[in-house]
Amino acid sequence: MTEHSPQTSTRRRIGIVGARGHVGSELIRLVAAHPALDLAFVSSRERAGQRLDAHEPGYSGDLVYGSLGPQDVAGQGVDAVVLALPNGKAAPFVEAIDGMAPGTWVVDLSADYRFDDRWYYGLPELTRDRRDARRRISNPGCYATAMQLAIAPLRDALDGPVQCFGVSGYSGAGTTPSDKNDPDKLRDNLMPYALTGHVHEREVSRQLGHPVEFMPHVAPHFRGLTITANLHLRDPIERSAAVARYRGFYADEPLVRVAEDAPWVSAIAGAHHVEIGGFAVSEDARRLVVVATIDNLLKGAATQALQNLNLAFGLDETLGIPV
Ligand SMILES: NC(=O)C1=CN([C@@H]2O[C@H](COP(=O)(O)OP(=O)(O)OC[C@H]3O[C@@H](n4cnc5c(N)ncnc54)[C@H](OP(=O)(O)O)[C@@H]3O)[C@@H](O)[C@H]2O)C=CC1
Ligand SMILES: CC(=O)N[C@@H](CCC(=O)OP(=O)(O)O)C(=O)O
Repeated sequence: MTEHSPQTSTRRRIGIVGARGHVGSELIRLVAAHPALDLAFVSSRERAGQRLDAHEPGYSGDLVYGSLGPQDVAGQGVDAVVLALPNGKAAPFVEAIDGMAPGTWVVDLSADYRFDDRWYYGLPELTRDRRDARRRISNPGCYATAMQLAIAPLRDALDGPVQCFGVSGYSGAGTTPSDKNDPDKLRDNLMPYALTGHVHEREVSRQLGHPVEFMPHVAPHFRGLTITANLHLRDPIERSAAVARYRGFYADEPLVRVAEDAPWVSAIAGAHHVEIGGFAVSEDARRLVVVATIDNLLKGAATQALQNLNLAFGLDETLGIPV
């Protein structure tokens, strides 16, 4: 892509709220290196007044973090606002933007609008065909992205609920101190939590229109998560047919890779794609186990937000994403 190509000739201005957080930080790096996007503002209460380049080596401009409230954010005149705030904090920002700048695109990283049909649910590989005039984009959860991509190719062949065992690095728990991001409590440990009713269980079940039972855990590593999905099938399937089905389903998807072997979570940190593999078949061939790994901060959050921004602006979906 050259500097003067039609795609990049109109530069778009992006503001990020929650810019100190794990996801905000990843998105800053991606936007800073993007050929058609400019960072217009970054907001963090804790870092207000500090230069962005002091915290983000990938950024070389003069931006300084601000502490912007909802009205300030809505008044910035940007093309898109990305909300990278903890769950439950988006509404005042969305209300201010709806009132003052309704034409501004909003990408919300939290779970706050994932069950709201006024918002487009942006998991491009599965939902890009459902895009329409809505300028409100709800970015899927990290585990929820991996689970949906691991199940979707066999969605129509399922018999009964799917069980998913998940293990995440502790960056998934954000920066607000809790047991789930406490290195002492996590040392040599695997911490189960929300073993029924996790928001991503509801999110995936709703999106796939099929019950999914999800059992999450958090582990001592920083980033990357793995899902082991147990799929009960109506009809027997051969391993080679299962692999072929997944390969066909994702043949044109640069951010989904299908492999024969079960992927390891240690290999996905820093990568922008989801890796799906394993394909173990039971003796009666009516149970298939697949494993999916994803970097929770990238394809599980920031990379997916960038796919959604690219689509919103009519750019190539993977522009600015190293694939
Ligand atoms: N971590 C992950 O793997 C994933 C996270 N997500 C979602 O993305 C969002 C961000 O996650 P993550 O980066 O991990 O979170 P962090 O806890 O790392 O960062 C949250 C950011 O929001 C700011 N913030 C917190 N409360 C408020 C508030 N009331 N008003 C304004 N700013 C506030 C924080 O503080 P300050 O203002 O001081 O900078 C910080 O900048 C969450 O909704 C999370 O669920 C989605 C997928 C994966
Ligand atoms: C390890 C850990 O705690 N992970 C987070 C998931 C992060 C994420 O995707 O969260 P949202 O759905 O809130 O956006 C959790 O289970 O809540």
